Formats: sequence, structure tokens, C-alpha cells
Amino acid sequence: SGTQSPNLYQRLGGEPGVDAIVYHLIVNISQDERVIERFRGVDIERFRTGLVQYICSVSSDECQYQGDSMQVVHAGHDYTDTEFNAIVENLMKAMESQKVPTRVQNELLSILAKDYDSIVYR
Ligand code: HEM
Repeated sequence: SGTQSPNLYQRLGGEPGVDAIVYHLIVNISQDERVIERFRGVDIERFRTGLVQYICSVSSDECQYQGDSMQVVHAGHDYTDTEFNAIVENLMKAMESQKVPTRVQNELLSILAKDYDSIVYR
């Protein structure tokens, strides 16, 4: 804050911005037949709060993600390339709906892309 340049979290809209992005991501996932079956039986409120916290933690030093590592959370499901890309696409649509500038979108995507090897196994 103050005269410092805003961090990525702030450029994503801070807490209300990230809440809205994650909300729309979940709506998009719920309408996406490529991945919806993967979320059957999942505690969505827990998923929502975990994701909000995770995005905050990778985009600022303002939060600590309390959940398990991406590797542990996604282990044993054989998530595919196509499913990974579907989630990314749903996130992009969510950010677009919140009018997040393209370069800010790309900054978050490039950070999350590093989790690819922890989520998709082959
Ligand atoms: C950019 C890629 C991804 C990121 C950053 C990501 C991140 C996360 C985070 C932070 C959580 C919450 C963990 C917690 O706090 O408990 C989570 C849970 C989950 N993710 Fe992902 N994820 C990604 C890709 C995927 C993909 C490709 C799938 C499958 C289609 C998937 C399916 C799930 C499911 C089903 C849960 C809920 C697990 C449970 O609570 O049992 N994720 N993910």
C-alpha cells in the first residue's frame, strides 16, 4: 500500500476481487462437462476457501495457505492434461468476467502453471 507498487494480489482486486474470481471459477466448473464429475461429493465451501487462500498466498505475502500441498491434494486421481487445461480455461473466463487486465491474468496463470507437474501425472 502507500507508495509501493501494488502486488499481484492487489492487482487481482484484493480480497473482493479474488473472492469473485473464485466464485465465477466454481460456477464455470459446475457447467463444464469435462471436469464436473471430478467434483462430485467434494465439499465446495472448503474447496472455495482453500483456493482463495492459495491464490492469495502465491500472489502476495499477505496470506498463508493452510491446506495440503498441490501434490497431496491432487494425488491418486490421474488428472489429465485436458482436465488441467479445462480448469485453466475456466479460471481465464472467470478473470475475464471480472475484467482483470490480460497481463494480470497472465501473471497469475504463469505462477499456477508451475503446479502442473504436481497435479498431472503421466
Ligand atoms: C491450475 C491448476 C490447479 C490448481 C492451482 C488447483 C488448486 C487447488 C486447491 C488450492 C485446492 C484446495 C485444497 C484444500 O484447501 O483443501 C484444490 C482442490 C481440488 N482440486 Fe485442484 N487445482 C488445480 C487443478 C485441478 C484439476 C485439473 C482438477 C481436476 C479436474 C482439480 C480437482 C480438484 C478437486 C476435486 C479438489 C477438491 C479435493 C477435496 O477437497 O477432496 N484441480 N485444488
